[in-house]
Amino acid sequence: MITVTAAGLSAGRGSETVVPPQDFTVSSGEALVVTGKNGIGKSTLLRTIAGLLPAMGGAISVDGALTPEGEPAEHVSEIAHYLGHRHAMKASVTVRGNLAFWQSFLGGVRHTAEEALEAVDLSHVLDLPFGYLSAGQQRRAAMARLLVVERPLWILDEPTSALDVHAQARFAVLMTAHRAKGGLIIAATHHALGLEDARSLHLERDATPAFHGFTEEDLAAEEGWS
Ligand SMILES: Nc1ncnc2c1ncn2[C@@H]1O[C@H](COP(=O)(O)OP(=O)(O)OP(=O)(O)O)[C@@H](O)[C@H]1O
Repeated sequence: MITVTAAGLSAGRGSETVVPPQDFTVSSGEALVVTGKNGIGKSTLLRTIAGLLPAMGGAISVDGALTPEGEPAEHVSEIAHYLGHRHAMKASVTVRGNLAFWQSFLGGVRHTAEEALEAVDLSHVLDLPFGYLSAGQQRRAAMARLLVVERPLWILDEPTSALDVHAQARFAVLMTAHRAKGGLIIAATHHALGLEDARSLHLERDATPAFHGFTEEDLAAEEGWS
């Protein structure tokens, strides 16, 4: 059982604290959905969880996970995929070449680029430069990054932006399968992601943070998901 724990974790930019102290845990098979208005600090918090920004206070820790080298993981960054607003793929390099880079950079258990692109319904673009893809195709190719290397924690910042309804549903299936294998998901979103039984962390300005605020079901009702 892997558990990621935030204890009084606050996040910010430069010297300014944007997100006040947060406490939450996410364990194997669970998902945490971070919601809140534009500019409230969802991306800032996710980048801090991923280790891309220093915490302004408190700590984020991981228990029960192994690094790709088989050592006990001490940092979230050792066990996580981070999918941010930017795709982290080079425009002039083929999709296959980009995925090969991430396989060698991250290491660990790998799967073929062909299998990963099939899973996101994008097999036909494998040998095209990433920059030739449409916005939605680029997003799906970036999602294939989650599949070419196994990492237990997926940190996802608005993962379904630019995706059509079919691709959103397909990604929901991939997230469900990841959780069923014991994976963990922390996602920021303005839209329902199709995550069942997800817990919610709703960020608010100048207020006590409301863990278990909106649920995925509330978002689904707004969006017409069924
Ligand atoms: N690179 C940066 N440097 C300085 N400040 C930043 C940077 N990126 C974001 N901020 C500031 O941090 C605050 C939180 O931004 P953040 O992107 O985390 O919000 P968000 O909740 O993810 O917003 P959205 O829903 O619009 O994506 C904002 O006030 C923003 O101006």
